[in-house]
Amino acid sequence: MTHSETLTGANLIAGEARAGAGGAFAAVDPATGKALAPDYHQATAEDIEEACQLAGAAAGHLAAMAPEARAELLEAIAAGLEAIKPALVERVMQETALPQARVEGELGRTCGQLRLFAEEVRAGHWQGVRIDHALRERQPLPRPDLRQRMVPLGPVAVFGASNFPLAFSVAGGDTASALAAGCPVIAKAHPAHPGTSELVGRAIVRALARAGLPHGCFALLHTDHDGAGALVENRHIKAVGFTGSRAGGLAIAARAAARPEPIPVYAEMSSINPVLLMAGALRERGAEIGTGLAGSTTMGAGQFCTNPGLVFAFGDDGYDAFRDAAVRAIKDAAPGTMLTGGIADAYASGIAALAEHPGVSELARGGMSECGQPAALFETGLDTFAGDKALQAEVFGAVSLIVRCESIDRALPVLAGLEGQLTITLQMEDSDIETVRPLIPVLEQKAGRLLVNGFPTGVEVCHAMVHGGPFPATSDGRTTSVGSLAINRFLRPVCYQNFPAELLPDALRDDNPQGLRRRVNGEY
Ligand SMILES: NC(=O)C1=CN([C@@H]2O[C@H](COP(=O)(O)OP(=O)(O)OC[C@H]3O[C@@H](n4cnc5c(N)ncnc54)[C@H](O)[C@@H]3O)[C@@H](O)[C@H]2O)C=CC1
Ligand SMILES: O=C(O)CCC(=O)C(=O)O
Repeated sequence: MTHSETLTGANLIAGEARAGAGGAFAAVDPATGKALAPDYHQATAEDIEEACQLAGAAAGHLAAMAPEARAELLEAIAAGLEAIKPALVERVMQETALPQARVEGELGRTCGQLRLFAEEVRAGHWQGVRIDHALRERQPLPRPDLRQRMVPLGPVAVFGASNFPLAFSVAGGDTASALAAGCPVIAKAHPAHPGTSELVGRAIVRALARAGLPHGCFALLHTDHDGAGALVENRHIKAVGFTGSRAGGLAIAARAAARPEPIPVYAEMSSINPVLLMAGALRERGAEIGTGLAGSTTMGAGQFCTNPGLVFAFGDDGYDAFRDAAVRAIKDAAPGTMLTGGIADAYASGIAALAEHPGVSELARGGMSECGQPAALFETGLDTFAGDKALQAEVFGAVSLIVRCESIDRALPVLAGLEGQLTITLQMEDSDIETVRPLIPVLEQKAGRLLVNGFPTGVEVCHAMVHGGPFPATSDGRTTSVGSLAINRFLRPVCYQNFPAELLPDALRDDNPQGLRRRVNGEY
């Protein structure tokens, strides 16, 4: 690492490194089990309060910034991350055991995401302008002049995810969309990658300083659960973005809901991403689907919330070819070094529970090593699956459970009883279209993204993406954490009634200086 990228182990508050007087901890290299220097010191209650107060004070400044300046800030953060690429990629690999190509790809995605939000801020559609001109002669009552636009919620607490140390962490999608909306961000670093978090956090601090923005626009905190709870409960925090476990997300949502002033929590938590193998697809492409499924299941040691953990197979014709191909690929899969010891232990107990389940058969297990977990494939029948809710629990890692189904009619109530999901995938041929048609209204109620003839891993960052879904996939299925629509999570509408022209925000002025597409008297 070059001198400027030497890690300090500090929190970032008020634009500077603050050593932190709380408990010490260190990152662990998952590939060796050895601690990585330096030690990190958790923020104290006073540190958290100071970061939140500064964020509260900076909120007005960020909200009032011209869209162009906010867009340039997002672009400067992306450029700042690219400028430290070698040191950043090296540290991510040490802290996560993720391979170089994946880390570099994730860095590209992170920077692309920041730039997408910069374009979004410039385009201005997020302001959602609606104008209803006054109808002064209307009978029996006149209508006043009414103008609506979206404004930022205020400071957002962002919890970085362990499985995406860049794209879902300190400068990830939640931070990009919150800053794009005009909200200061306090990032709670994931304890598995504090060094990565520090490097990224410092790049954000530098970009803010160059733009002459208040230090309170961003802070990075290392905290334990109590500190994280105090952050969520702080009166200056107005929303939370989270990616992680169901237990963690629910704990944070409960603390946010119990505040004197409850706030929204956008928590992405657990999903097993069902894949439906329709009869025509099994018959035509059984072996190909088996290999493809195993590739998606084992990618990145299965550490994706979009991992296909559950498969419903309809039809016998082609099933053996599907199963044999999947079994071969799973047996050949190299052991996966998981992100943390805790995640590896949770995976090991998850597959042990499946292996011991009396109604479940183990079809295949992949290679194992001292620090690498095996991929695994299991099979069960519809009645067993329907009779045991535990079989719907997310096992985070490279495992899939296949449920054999005799008929759509029998499976339909089981599909209707599934928990909410990020994705549901259909493997189908033209011959399956009429069978699939009545399923669509059921599947729409269950997931944020429905796919045909692909696999759910790999989320495109674009305008039409939905990375969300009904509980427990997320705590709020009305929105997405990936793609430009994510900005809406951190905005709320304000209506300006009978405002003098001199006081109207630019977006609402009659001369439309930002050139926005606006809904005026109901028409675009
Ligand atoms: N579905 C998904 O996208 C993901 C699921 N997971 C699941 O989570 C398990 C643990 O992985 P982690 O990434 O460590 O997730 P986690 O939910 O334990 O931690 C995520 C973040 O929330 C904080 N946190 C957790 N519980 C909290 C509480 N009660 N109060 C305040 N803060 C709290 C942690 O310190 C961390 O910063 C995995 O084994 C896996 O099952 C993990 C990553 C992604
Ligand atoms: O972006 C992806 O490919 C998967 C996202 C994911 O795994 C997550 O949100 O934790």
